[in-house]
Amino acid sequence: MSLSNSFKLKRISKPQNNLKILTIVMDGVGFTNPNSNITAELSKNQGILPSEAFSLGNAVNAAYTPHLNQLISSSLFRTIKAHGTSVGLPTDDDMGNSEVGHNALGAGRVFTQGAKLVNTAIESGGLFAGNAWKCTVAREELKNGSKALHLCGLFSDGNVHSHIDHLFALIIGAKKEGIKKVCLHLLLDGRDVGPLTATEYIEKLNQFLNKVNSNEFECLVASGGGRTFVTMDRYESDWSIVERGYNAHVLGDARYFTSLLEAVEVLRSEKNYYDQDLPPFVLVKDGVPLGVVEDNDSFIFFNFRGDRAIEITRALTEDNFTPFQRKRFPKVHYAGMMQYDGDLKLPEIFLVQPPAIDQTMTELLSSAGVKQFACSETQKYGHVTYFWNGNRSGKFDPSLENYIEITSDLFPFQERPWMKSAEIADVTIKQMYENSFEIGRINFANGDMVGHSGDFAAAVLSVAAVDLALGRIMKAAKETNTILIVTADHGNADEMFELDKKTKKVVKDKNGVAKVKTSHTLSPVPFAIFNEEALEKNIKLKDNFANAGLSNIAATVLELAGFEAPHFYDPSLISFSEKKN
Ligand SMILES: O=C(O)[C@H](O)COP(=O)(O)O
Ligand SMILES: [Mn+2]
Ligand SMILES: [Mn+2]
Repeated sequence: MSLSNSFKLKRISKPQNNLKILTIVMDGVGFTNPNSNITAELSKNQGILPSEAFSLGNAVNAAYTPHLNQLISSSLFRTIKAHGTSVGLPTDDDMGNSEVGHNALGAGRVFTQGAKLVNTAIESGGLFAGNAWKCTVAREELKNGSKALHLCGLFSDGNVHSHIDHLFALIIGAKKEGIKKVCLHLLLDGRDVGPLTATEYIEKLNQFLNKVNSNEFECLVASGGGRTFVTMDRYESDWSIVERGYNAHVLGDARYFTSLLEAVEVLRSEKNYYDQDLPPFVLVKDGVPLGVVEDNDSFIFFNFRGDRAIEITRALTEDNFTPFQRKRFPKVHYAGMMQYDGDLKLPEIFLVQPPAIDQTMTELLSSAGVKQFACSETQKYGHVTYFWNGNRSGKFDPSLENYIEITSDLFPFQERPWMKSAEIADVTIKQMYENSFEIGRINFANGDMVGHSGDFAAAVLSVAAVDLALGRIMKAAKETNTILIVTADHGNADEMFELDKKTKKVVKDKNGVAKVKTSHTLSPVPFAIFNEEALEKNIKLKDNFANAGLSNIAATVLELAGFEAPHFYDPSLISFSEKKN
């Protein structure tokens, strides 16, 4: 990708010998107020899994984490905000997520994010006035009923990848346009919302469809499946996920049902699955699929977030496509809710302009000739590259940016909660000893990926595995002149059960069983600086900075490395003073 060259980083102190700054993102490891009752109760139980700790559901506090505890007890520890408006989401009721978190970390300031941009485009009517809408929806073949419009995406109000209100707005817009047939291909969530909530959204949808459907306009559900098993793969972890979705949505090739509710209820009961894991299905009438995709149909993928939208977009638009065999490849008029990759221009046609994230830390460092390092396992690899660099998959200067991906397991992560934490630590420590970078960032996926499974015991192990890796990197930091910034992009493992908003007690069902939570949390995240002794100056955390968030980290990294932080970045979290001899 090209450098915009509009701003030049300035070094204000000469580079210290082999000084390195490494940011460690413990994905999904939120940190609740140590003075809250929950944590106080749990702290009595550190290192064990008594029923009380279990019943409170905080896998971060219940895990044995001596290294994280060491950081927490330092004067260079605080918590920072990672959710809601502090990361560009519509309201403070929106939990944080990897996209907005890593965007803020990499860009040093907050951009209004997809969720809000789509809301605005719908409210202003801009979405329905643009060229993308015209060439995808306002088409004669759709108006005369010879072709159909397909809407595919994540079916919930999680507001991480999509929102059901956006889907409803598109359907109403299509009806107003005078088109005749809309087919829905719905990916059940249970990951950004409660694990068994699909039926609530189905009820909402049915009420909505009862109102909008008429003799002139038909909107129906054609296919679907659980989002982790169907369509929404990311970073090319497992193309078979996308293939299953393609076969169901496009070809009508998956198990048949006669209604969405029947599909969900039967599939749930057969495997005891949460919604996110349900197999693909196709809805039929008299044994015939209701909405296969044909040449010249229109197809909108209505997720605004890109990571899990890119592969299905490629499958539906790429002529020379090799990841799996498409038995039939209809030529459709395709649009994304947004453009998902600014470097690849994917897709070419999109309904809402994505946030214009520019002058990221990587770009500024590359134009200043600084060597950088990024590493994670497949599941989060794009987080420290694509999201970090403002939703761009390329590099600014390949000779300066060393990106290493460790291939993730394909097992359910709750069965391997250590994931690739040891391998990420191995690679990172090697780079530290080789002084191969000046500024680096890595991501440990465990707290998040295992947190999403809803398995408390596995989540406790996942956080302990991250702590083990952290301890090894802390030791290497001491020996390699590396300063660590340890943080997280949002919470997840810190609340494995649903908590009552007022009492903060675990919500239980009528049998006294705690209600599992698979989604992210609203918790703040840890922020710690380790090995500040490597610096020639003293540092301390700024006082009176209650509202600090993830976007304040980039300026902190740059200042630690001896640069003047750009005036347009959010301020750093630290102040410097001379060392006394
Ligand atoms: O895509 C996912 O796995 C979840 O919707 C959000 O998790 P992430 O923001 O941590 O990737
Ligand atoms: Mn994350
Ligand atoms: Mn997550």
